[in-house]
Amino acid sequence: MTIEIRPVTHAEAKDYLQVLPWANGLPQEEPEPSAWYAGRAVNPPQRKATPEQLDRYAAELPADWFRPQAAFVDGKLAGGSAIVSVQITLPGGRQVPMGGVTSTGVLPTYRRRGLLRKLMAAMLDDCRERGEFLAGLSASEGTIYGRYGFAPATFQHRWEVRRTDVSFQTAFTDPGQLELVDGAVAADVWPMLHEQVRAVRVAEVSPLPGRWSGLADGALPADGTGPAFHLIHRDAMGAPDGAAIFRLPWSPDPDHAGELQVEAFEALNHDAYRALWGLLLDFDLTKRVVAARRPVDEPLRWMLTNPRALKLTRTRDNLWLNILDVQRALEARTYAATDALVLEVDGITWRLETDKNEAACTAAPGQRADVSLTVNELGSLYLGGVRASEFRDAGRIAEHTPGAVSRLDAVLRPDRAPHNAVGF
Ligand SMILES: CC(=O)SCCNC(=O)CCNC(=O)[C@H](O)C(C)(C)COP(=O)(O)OP(=O)(O)OC[C@H]1O[C@@H](n2cnc3c(N)ncnc32)[C@H](O)[C@@H]1OP(=O)(O)O
Repeated sequence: MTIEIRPVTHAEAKDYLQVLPWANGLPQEEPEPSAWYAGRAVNPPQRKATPEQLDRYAAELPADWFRPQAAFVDGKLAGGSAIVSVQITLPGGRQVPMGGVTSTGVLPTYRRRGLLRKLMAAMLDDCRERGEFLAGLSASEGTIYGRYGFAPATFQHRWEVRRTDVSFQTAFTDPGQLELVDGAVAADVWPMLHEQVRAVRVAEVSPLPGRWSGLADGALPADGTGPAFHLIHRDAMGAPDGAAIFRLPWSPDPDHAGELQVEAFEALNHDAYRALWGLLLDFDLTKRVVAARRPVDEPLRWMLTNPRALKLTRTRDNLWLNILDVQRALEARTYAATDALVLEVDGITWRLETDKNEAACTAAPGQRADVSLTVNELGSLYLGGVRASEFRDAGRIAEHTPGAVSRLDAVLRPDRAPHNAVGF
C-alpha cells in the first residue's frame, strides 16, 4: 500500500469533495440547523451532495484561504482535510492568523490506516511554514484530536426558557428601536456587527468569505425549520447595534410546537441586548425560546427575576486549540496580572513574564519549573476557557512551587469567558 499526501489539483476537486463527510452523505455529528434544538421530529439529514452542488463546490475550491490536502492510497483518493486561513482574537485584542482544520474525512474502507495522522502532519507543517502559531478545529468526536496537540478551549451552551417563566428584574425603556428587516438588510448588518464584536471578544474568529451572503436570498431550508426572521436593533442615532436571526418552525408534535429558535444573536451594548431578548422571550403565540451556541457566561440569566427560568440543556466544547509555537503564542496575548512563572511544557522550560500590556517568554533551560504541563493543557488554558486549578486537581498539571497554579490562573484570567459565535 503506497500512501501519498498532497494538495489536490483542479481536476481532482470533485473526487476530493466526495470523500468529505458533508458531501458524501455520511452521518454528521451536528446536522444543521434543526438538530441543535433537539426536536424529536428531526432526524439528522444525510443527503449526498447533488452533482450541481459538487460542481459549485469544486469551482469554489481554488480560493487562497482554503488549503486542501488529500490522501491517495495506491493512487485512489481516499481521504481529505483542509486548513482555512482565519484570524482569532486573543486576550488583549490582537487578531492573529490561525490555521483552521476543517472538512476532514477518510472513506470508511480506508480508516485506521494512518491517513488522518499523515494529513494532519502535512497540514500542521504548512501552518508552521506560514508562521501560524495556532491551529484550531471543532471536533466531531472527543477522542480523535488530542493526540495531535488539540484541546478544548471554548465552550458553548444551549438553553431554553418558558415564556411564562420570564420576568425581568428591572424595567427597561429602550432608547433605540427594534425592527424586523428582510435578509438583504440583515446581510449588511451582520458583517458590521461581527467585526465590532470580534475586535473585543476573546476567541472570536473571522468569518469565512461568503459567510453572510446566504442571508440575502432568503432561501427556505429543506428540513422544515421554517423561514428565518431577521430582527435588528438600532441605537438612538439609528445605527444598528444588535441583531438576531430566529425561526418559528411548525411541528406536529405538541411538545415542540410554539418554539422560537434563536439561530444567531449579537448585541454591542446592554440596551440592544436587553431590547432584543425582551422581544424574543415574549413573542406572542410561542411557548418557549431555545437558543444554541450561546456563551457559557450568558448575562441574561442574571437579568431574570428567576435565574432558574433559564435552563441549560446542553454544554459542549466548541473551538479546540493547538499551540504550535509556545513562545510566540505566550507573547502574543496580554495577561491579567504582573508575575513571572517558569512553565515546563512537554519537557521544555520557559520563563513567562507578564503584565497587563505585554509579555516576554524566554527559553529557560535548567531553571526549576513552577508548573509542568503539556501542550494540550496549555491549549485549553490559553484563552482562559479552563482554569489551571481544574487540571491540577485532575492530576494533569504538576505544581512544583506551592501557589504557582493559582498565580497562573490569576495571570490567565479573562474578563469574560472566551467565545466564538463563528466557526469554520
Ligand atoms: C475537524 C473536523 O473536520 S471534524 C470531522 C472529522 N470527520 C469525521 O468524523 C468523519 C468520520 N470519520 C472519519 O472520516 C475518520 O475516521 C477520521 C478522519 C476521523 C480518522 O481518519 P483515519 O485515517 O481513520 O485516522 P488514522 O488512522 O490516521 O488514526 C490516527 C489515530 O486516531 C485514532 N482515531 C481515528 N479515528 C478515531 C475515532 N473516530 N475515534 C477514536 N480514535 C480515532 C486512531 O485509532 C489512531 O490512533 P493511534 O494514534 O493510537 O494509532
